[in-house]
Amino acid sequence: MTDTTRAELEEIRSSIDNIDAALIHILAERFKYTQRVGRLKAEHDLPPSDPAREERQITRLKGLALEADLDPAFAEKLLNFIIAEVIRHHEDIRG
Ligand SMILES: C=C(O[C@@H]1C=C(C(=O)O)C=C[C@H]1O)C(=O)O
Repeated sequence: MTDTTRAELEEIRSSIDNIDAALIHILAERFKYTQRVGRLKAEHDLPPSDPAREERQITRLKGLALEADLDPAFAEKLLNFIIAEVIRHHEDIRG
């Protein structure tokens, strides 16, 4: 690898590192809000999951993914993965 290529690789990876850090902060912020929802649901004896809300979000995010040139199937898998974790948290809060 030439020095120029190595420098370019490092520069690109530095951008990736910044984006990964932003993703972690954004996810942490999202989980703070979903924990609030979980506490509210537990207080009012509401079920941990809301499939209708999930469906609306998946539809919305798939549309946003298309506009952003991101694979909508990936966006759907990612959201489902996050939501599954949120539901686990809500079940824990409910006890
Ligand atoms: C956060 C909620 O609880 C669950 C988690 C969701 C999410 O992570 O977006 C969406 C719907 C629910 O299944 C909610 O009901 O708003």
